Amino acid sequence: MSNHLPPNHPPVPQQKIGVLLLNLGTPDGTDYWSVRRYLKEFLSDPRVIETNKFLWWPILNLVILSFRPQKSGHAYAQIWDKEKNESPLRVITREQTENLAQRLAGEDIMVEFAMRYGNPSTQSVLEKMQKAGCQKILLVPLYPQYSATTTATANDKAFDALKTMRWQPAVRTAPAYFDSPDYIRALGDSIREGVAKLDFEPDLVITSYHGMPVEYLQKGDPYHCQCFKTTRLVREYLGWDKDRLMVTFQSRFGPTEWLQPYTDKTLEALPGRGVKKVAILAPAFHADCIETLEEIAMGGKDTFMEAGGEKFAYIPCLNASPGGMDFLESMVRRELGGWL
Ligand SMILES: C=CC1=C(C)c2cc3[nH]c(cc4nc(cc5[nH]c(cc1n2)c(C)c5CCC(=O)O)C(CCC(=O)O)=C4C)c(C)c3C=C
Ligand SMILES: [Fe+2]
Ligand SMILES: [Fe+2]
Repeated sequence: MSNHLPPNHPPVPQQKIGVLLLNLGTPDGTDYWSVRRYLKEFLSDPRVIETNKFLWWPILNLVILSFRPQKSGHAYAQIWDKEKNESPLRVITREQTENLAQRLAGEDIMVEFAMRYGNPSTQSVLEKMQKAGCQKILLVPLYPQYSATTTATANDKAFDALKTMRWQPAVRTAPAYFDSPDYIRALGDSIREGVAKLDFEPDLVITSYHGMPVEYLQKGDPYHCQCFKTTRLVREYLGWDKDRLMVTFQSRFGPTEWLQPYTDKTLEALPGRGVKKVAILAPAFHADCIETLEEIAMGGKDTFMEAGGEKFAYIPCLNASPGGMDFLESMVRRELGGWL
């Protein structure tokens, strides 16, 4: 194309396909201002907090942002990757991106990641990809179960960026993969291997999903049903009895009712019912983060042991494990069908 360009013609990059992995986001540091900046952006998103904005503004700015950044900053400090000086969520999302890029090398595909809140921002990465010649981009929200609070807002943010572009790439969005057989296989294998590595036989394995207000389910968010379906399919894949795998919901925020049963209340009650050895995993997360490493692996363990539990183990998310990456590669190749 370039040998026909008239003088002063802007450069035209070589055409490529782009794959953009989208995750939630995380603070840049554990200090008050870094966490505050992140929480402010996150909790100002009307897809996440549906409370009337005039009521929510003083609650967020005068109450939550005065206290929560310090509390959350302390929690982030306990799980921070000190070597890379970065939050685990970003370290792992980058590893997934680099691993996927290697797997797709030779196909002229640019693989990047971006965050809905914080850095690298969705706008900046999409601009970089567009300038590099990506005229077809697959958006991959890294949430197995669809929710308006995660998947939809990640896509919204990407569409906001596209609105600002003169030469807008064609985009596709990858669907949620809660019931995809290759995802169920990767998750089931990670549970089987995670349990086999333990020095005890768990009485119960808990699949603890991130919670959300019950009101969002009542308004039509399919997340609740998709969580239950993931657990049912994985139990069928493993060939386990119904009472060996349980669903709970974690990370409750604010005073309203959230999806139940709550993970913390369940962990508190189980030893009293004779369930003293548990393994737990968090299938709503494709990468480990504060909600899994601090809230469940640390806080959940304390809750369970203090209530009389004897053995507790946390099984990590798929992260950049070979099984997790095999799934991600096959899903991306499938969603790129017709473009490659
Ligand atoms: C306030 C309401 C929240 C809803 C609804 C919600 C849904 C939701 N979130 C995830 C995944 C993640 N959440 C993470 C952190 C996090 N979540 C909330 C609140 C809601 N989430 C807060 C306030 C925070 C910040 C941490 C804190 O202060 O406690 C993260 C981890 C980010 C990290 O930096 O490690 C993820 C991932 C899902 C899947 C979900 C949907 C149902
Ligand atoms: Fe969350
Ligand atoms: Fe449901």
